[in-house]
Amino acid sequence: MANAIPIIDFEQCDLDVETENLKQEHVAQCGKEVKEAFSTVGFCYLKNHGISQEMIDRYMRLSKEFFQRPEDFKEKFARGTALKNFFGWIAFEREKLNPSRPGDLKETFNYHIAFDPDTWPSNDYRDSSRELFLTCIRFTRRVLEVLSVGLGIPRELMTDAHRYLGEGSNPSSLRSLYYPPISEGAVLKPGQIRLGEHTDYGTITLLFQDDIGGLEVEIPGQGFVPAVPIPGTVIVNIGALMQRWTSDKLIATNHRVVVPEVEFKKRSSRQAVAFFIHPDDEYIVKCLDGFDKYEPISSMDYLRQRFDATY
Ligand SMILES: O=C(O)CCC(=O)C(=O)O
Ligand SMILES: [Fe+2]
Repeated sequence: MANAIPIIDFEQCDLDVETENLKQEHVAQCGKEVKEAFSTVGFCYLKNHGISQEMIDRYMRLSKEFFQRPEDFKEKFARGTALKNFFGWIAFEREKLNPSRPGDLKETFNYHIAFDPDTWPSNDYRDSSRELFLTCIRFTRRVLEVLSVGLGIPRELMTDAHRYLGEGSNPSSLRSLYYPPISEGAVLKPGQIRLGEHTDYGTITLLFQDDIGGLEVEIPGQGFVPAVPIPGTVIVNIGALMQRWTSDKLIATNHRVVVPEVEFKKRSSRQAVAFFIHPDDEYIVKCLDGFDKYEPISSMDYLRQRFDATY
């Protein structure tokens, strides 16, 4: 089926348009389209977003250089397991996003600009991580503003809840994902896939993927459908806390990454970059419609609950 996941043209609201120059009618139009996508599918592609493709490509290239280093080098950058541990490497098969499956066939590298260490795998990787993180923050603000208008709530409500993006009191962070090639003789464990089924925890996620494919999204009534790579787009999806905030009006859809059937894709590595967005730690997420279908909860407590259930 063609385009089960909507592709929305964001040009009139892209990053090159300064906030003060945004036209109300354009924000309203983009807002309407993203709200529709997020309430039916929970995912959309945004094209003409204004984030430099070169910046994304450079970050992916430098990430890949790291992932291809020997284990003992990567081990020096291993991430701790505490809740507020935002920096570093997580090894192959270490995480299972769906706990009923074997370990995911992936490695990741995580980053938060407020917890920037002295030692990096390379200075270029550091600079590129910083640059992309800051750009993702700007784009996040734009998406939240447009979405607020789409939802018919005050335009600043959601950006105010994410006021401290990039500071220590907001846990939004960047993750580089690397899915190594699956070699011909490799024996996978039963049920093992590149990334198990899950919903994201936070409010929204920005996702950039390379051209290999394998991401699938579980659309209500349609089962898992491929989110095929579309060059020049960013995928935006709803997380569980946004679903709660909107009393289930916007939906956090299950998604996963499967092993491609096409031989050469299986033998290729795959890369993706996710920017996971959460409100500020102390922000109280209370159902926007005022009916308290779910109890108010702070962003931090919600994250802690989900974290404890996973680790
Ligand atoms: O690799 C991908 O395309 C998806 C990554 C993802 O869903 C996640 O890290 O939460
Ligand atoms: Fe995800």
